[in-house]
Amino acid sequence: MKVAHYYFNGCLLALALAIISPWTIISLLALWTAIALGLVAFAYYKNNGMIFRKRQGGRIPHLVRVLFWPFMFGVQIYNRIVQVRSGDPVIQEIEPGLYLASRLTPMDVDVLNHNKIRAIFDATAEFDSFNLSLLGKDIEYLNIPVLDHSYPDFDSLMQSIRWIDSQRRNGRNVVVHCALGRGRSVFVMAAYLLAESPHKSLDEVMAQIQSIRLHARLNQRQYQALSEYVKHSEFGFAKPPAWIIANPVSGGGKWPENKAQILEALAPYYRLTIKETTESVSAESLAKQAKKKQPKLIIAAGGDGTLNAVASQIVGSDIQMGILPLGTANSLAHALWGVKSKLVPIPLACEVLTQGAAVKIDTAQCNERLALMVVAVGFEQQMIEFANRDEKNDQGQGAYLRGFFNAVSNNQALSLTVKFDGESEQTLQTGSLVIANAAPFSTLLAQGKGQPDAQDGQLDVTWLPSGEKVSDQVWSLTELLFNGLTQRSIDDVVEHRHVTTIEIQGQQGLKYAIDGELFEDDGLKMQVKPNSLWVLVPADSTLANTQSEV
Ligand SMILES: Nc1ncnc2c1ncn2[C@@H]1O[C@H](COP(=O)(O)OP(=O)(O)OP(=O)(O)O)[C@@H](O)[C@H]1O
Repeated sequence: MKVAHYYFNGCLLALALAIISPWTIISLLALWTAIALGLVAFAYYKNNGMIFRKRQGGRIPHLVRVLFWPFMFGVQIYNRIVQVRSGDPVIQEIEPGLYLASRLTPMDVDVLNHNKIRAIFDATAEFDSFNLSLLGKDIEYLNIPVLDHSYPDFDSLMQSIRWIDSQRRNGRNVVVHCALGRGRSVFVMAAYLLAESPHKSLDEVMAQIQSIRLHARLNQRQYQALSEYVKHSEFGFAKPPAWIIANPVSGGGKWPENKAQILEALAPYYRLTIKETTESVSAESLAKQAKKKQPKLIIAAGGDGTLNAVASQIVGSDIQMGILPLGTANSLAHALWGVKSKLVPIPLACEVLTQGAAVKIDTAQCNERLALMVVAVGFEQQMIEFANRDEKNDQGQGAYLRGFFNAVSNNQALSLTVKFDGESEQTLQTGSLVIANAAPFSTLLAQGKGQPDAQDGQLDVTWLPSGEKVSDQVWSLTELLFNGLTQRSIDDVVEHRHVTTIEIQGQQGLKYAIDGELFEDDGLKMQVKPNSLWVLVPADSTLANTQSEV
């Protein structure tokens, strides 16, 4: 509005001059100027850059150019003086393949070609573009006419940043320019960088731009407008759809407690569909529903039981599984992401979901059910049986710890008929047998050869030969602790095998646990499914060597 006043005052002055001048030629020139400035004042008042009728090819019609000549002449002189005094180069690279520039002329063709710039975004309303054919045929151009000191409306801005994004996705280097490369183009550039990295603040992207283009800045109105635009739910590039399937009772109610924080972190990146399990609506059925919509990502929010249920529906597909570790133990996140998942589970999960890497891991099939981590017979199963929902709500992970000590002190021996791969059957007397695809070091009973590798195409079978005394078991557990912590094996009491299939029969049926959920059958048959599930892991994780970006 301030600018509209300046131009309006200029219009009045020119009009006064036209009236009082004794020379006709001066009067006519002043009247011409007054009309041009009056129209420009009106354009600023309406914030409408279309007044110059700039066409999509970047040319302004001849008649319009004649009408506005006094204004355009004045602006060109002003810009020339400012540019020479500032010493800013015409074109500067803000990030690889993305440039900010002042008005481009035929003199810049060499620099454009040298930098392989094949897409030009023009934010000016008042200038013609130079003859683009000088750059050859393969050149893309978009003009969003914005008045100097002003900013585009929200829809035009979205069109601008999506155009820039699609040019870059098609491998084109892009230059964004206005008259001086200081205001309007900076506005569009900052919006683009914010859409590209939604975790950054406006001040951060401005600092990034200003570290290269010293005189780049947004005036107060531009700054406020962009700050508001960024909060708009439609701001950004087309977001991929993602589902969250959340168990509201996992971990004693961590989902309802942290839901707002999680959604705030994820909403800038995904179009989220959120479903919560109930006693009668399982995570499996919700994941089945989600799978039909073919989202890029399904996020399982809950304990390992919920993760398993979601994975069971998408295993073998291209859908990626995201993990929000909101359960009591959260062993899968611990196994795949490391101990940091225990310290800051929710911030880390949000980081992985937005900036992590997708990797394929092995899974296993156990009696037609999916096993992501561990199938356990003996101590581990008894521990899980002890740690029921009420115990977990009361004591959190303490419930598992108490269950574990109960199981070890009971020291109940099992007689199991076991068949490893295609070998003949053998009978094992054991207090604990664990078949692990993946497990953190804290799943002690799975550490026969250190931490199992979720990408090796094999299952780690670890069992403790039954001892008469509890102290025998304590010795075995110490050995496992050593293996888990050092990633070595002292091969003393504990037995270990790498297999791809295993069959087990109990004497009177078999109680077992899959990923923390209890089952009972006559026996079990388990087979590894190599590389069968996409999961998101931290971008710097060792699992992410063969990564594809989120
Ligand atoms: N709304 C609900 N009310 C009660 N139980 C539910 C509900 N939704 C899911 N469940 C049950 O929760 C169990 C899965 O819990 P999950 O493993 O996700 O969490 P957890 O037990 O707290 O964590 P952990 O496995 O780490 O101990 C399933 O047995 C499922 O039937």
